[in-house]
Amino acid sequence: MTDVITARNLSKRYGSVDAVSDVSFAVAEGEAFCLLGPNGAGKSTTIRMLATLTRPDGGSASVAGFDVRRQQRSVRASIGYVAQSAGTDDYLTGRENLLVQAAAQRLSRSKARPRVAELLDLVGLADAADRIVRTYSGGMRRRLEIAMGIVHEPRVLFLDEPTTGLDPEARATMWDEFRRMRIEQNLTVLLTTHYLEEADQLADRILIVGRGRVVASGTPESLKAGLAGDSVSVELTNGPSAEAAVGVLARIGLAAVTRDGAVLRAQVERGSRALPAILSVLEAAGLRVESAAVARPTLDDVYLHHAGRSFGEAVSR
Ligand SMILES: Nc1ncnc2c1ncn2[C@@H]1O[C@H](COP(=O)(O)OP(=O)(O)OP(=O)(O)O)[C@@H](O)[C@H]1O
Repeated sequence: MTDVITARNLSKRYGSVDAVSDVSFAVAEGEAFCLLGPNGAGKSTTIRMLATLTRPDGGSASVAGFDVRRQQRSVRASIGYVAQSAGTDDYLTGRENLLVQAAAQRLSRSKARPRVAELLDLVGLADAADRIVRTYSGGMRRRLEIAMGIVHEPRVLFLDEPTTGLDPEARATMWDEFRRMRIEQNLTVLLTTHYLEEADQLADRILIVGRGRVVASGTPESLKAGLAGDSVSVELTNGPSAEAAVGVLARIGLAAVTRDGAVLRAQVERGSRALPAILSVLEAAGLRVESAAVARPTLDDVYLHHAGRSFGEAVSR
């Protein structure tokens, strides 16, 4: 399979901040590839370098066979780029916004009308097509922005945090539209997100980034399978006692215990076997447990394992 996007040792520095350091990856034709990481991880900077909007300080990259430094115009003609806050005209209808975008992309009028109708259908906005955008919900706006990004039938679509700020229902609708769009438009997609669930749902492969560097990469399944055993979490009735609990658990051989407020988490070989022992040792130490759970590892555990802190901690940093 041909690679449509390649990045080799991409780097970008802002003052003393290494926004992106030595990031390398390749995305195959038709793949949905996700850059997953907390705020400030370097996701937007990476996508902006690939979209020719920011010049790399080091490394190289190509998109659709064109070099992002030397063939910017050809790269731009091959991509759709939907930024975190892409622009729609609030006082035009959805259809009019798309027609304006089609004109900007130099589509002839005879091609623009049917293409716009097709896109409105594709992103589930056919019924709202002739309402002004000011009356749209956040999710409808975002879907319109995505339709605007692909009006010229690009080979590659860059989506920077497509569902940030949307409520869970709108996010789920967006995921459905996204899947349909990929299949119908045969797109290669590079998306960024800080939602673990979104990466899990949408991506064929994931690159986990933190502080500008690659933390781990693989399919969602392989990343999770890379962590043997189960994830056990225990919530204590009061937060400060969690610190003491880490020491207590060390005594029964649980070394890599992490703490997030009153919640402790650990990777164990068999959750069902480890949990009773964990509960009894905590009880013996006078620490009261509010709730406990055993689960298969999630992408959060993958992040924790590789980055040494929980995704939640990193996002709210
Ligand atoms: N134009 C800029 N000038 C100075 N620093 C910048 C600039 N753009 C990004 N940075 C810094 O580079 C780092 C990476 O930022 P970037 O926006 O790429 O991260 P991100 O993973 O996309 O985060 P978010 O999810 O918040 O958008 C951050 O520390 C940020 O403050």
